[in-house]
Amino acid sequence: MKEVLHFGAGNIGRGFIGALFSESGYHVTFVDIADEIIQQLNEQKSYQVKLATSTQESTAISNVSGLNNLKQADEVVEAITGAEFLTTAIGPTILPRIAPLIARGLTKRVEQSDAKLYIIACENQIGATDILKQHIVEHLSEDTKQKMEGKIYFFNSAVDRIVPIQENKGSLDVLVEPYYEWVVETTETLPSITGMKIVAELAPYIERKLFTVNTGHAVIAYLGYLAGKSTIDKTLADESIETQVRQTLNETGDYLVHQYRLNHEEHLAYIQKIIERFKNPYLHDGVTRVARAPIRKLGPEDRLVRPAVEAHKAGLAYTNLAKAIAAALLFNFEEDEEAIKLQAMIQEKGVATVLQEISGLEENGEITREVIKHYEALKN
Ligand SMILES: NC(=O)C1=CN([C@@H]2O[C@H](COP(=O)(O)OP(=O)(O)OC[C@H]3O[C@@H](n4cnc5c(N)ncnc54)[C@H](O)[C@@H]3O)[C@@H](O)[C@H]2O)C=CC1
Ligand SMILES: O=P(O)(O)OC[C@H]1O[C@](O)(CO)[C@@H](O)[C@@H]1O
Repeated sequence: MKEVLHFGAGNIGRGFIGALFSESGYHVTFVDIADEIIQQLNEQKSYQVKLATSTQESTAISNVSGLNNLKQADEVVEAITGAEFLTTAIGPTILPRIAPLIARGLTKRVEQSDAKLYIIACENQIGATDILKQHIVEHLSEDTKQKMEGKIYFFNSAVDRIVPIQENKGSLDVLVEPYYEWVVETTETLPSITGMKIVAELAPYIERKLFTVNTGHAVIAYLGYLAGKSTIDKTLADESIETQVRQTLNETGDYLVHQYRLNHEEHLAYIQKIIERFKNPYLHDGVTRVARAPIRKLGPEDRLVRPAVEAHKAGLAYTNLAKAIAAALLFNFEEDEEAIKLQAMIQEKGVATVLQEISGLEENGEITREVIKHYEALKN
């Protein structure tokens, strides 16, 4: 049986990418540091993916097992030598931590096999696989790098499926929204994987997704948090917030239409479809999950700052994006490490310096001034 090694047995790992490979006839070995999940995968060898609908249709996902990369590094290396795909869904900031082990696996693999291995990071981050590759390459000899030519491939991808934090502690089953899209950038001919869409140029896909799904979600989450709401659907029930989301997505939409020559009407229909997905009442998707890691989300290439910068450069409106950035700066959820760090930074240095440090925005630039205007208004 063909093998895929997937790093991150969490929501997207089990509920999306691992499930698609299993449905495509692969054995999926999940790699994770969460011992309980790994043990359960090895005992049960299957789990259910349930759709967030009124009837909760479910699919059994079988041919799965697990390895703990902290305790079973040698087994992970061995598994890399025999896999056809290596995928990740662990969070962009974790990629450097798994790179040394993947490098060990690749070093061994190219000595004993000419078979092709496709590596795809499935994270909410532009160029996530390129980032992973850079970290892996730091741990490779020149000889291994040469031997990888024509055998080891790295493809960027965009992943879109809302998988909330699961409310079934102790179970491997995963509740997911029915919709999904997985787009992989390559001109190679790949083995056929259910649900994997191949494109020659990913930029329009990942930017359209990141600056619509993730920007919209972030606006709801940060405004919802400030309004004391618990979930995304409950926040969107507030008409003023729904209006704010639409206005923000019109700004990112104007940039996307301008940049990628998208059809304006079709893009408006895409925005509408995304907003309907956010309203799913069966997901119970918490605002603090979607708002998580605000420093990452305020990064220069991420869902709020990049579209604002690009809109500014193109002479387009960005005031609603500036408001979303301001709301993110006010996310002071005490169970989120990055939120705590962000608040401490703001207290110590002030908003303008923080925006320069984490978002790459000029301290006295127009965008920063616009953000500060909204920040002061929201704070009061
Ligand atoms: N949940 C969602 O709806 C979506 C998430 N994404 C992206 O997918 C990625 C994963 O997100 P989720 O599945 O929601 O997160 P998650 O927290 O459910 O899963 C992450 C998994 O990675 C594991 N992990 C952490 N550090 C590790 C390490 N050093 N080695 C091995 N495993 C490690 C964790 O134990 C956890 O099981 C993120 O980049 C996220 O932005 C993308 C689209 C949708
Ligand atoms: O997973 P991240 O990057 O922390 O952000 C949460 C976002 O990602 C998703 O999990 C899926 O795209 C969305 O639910 C949300 O927009």
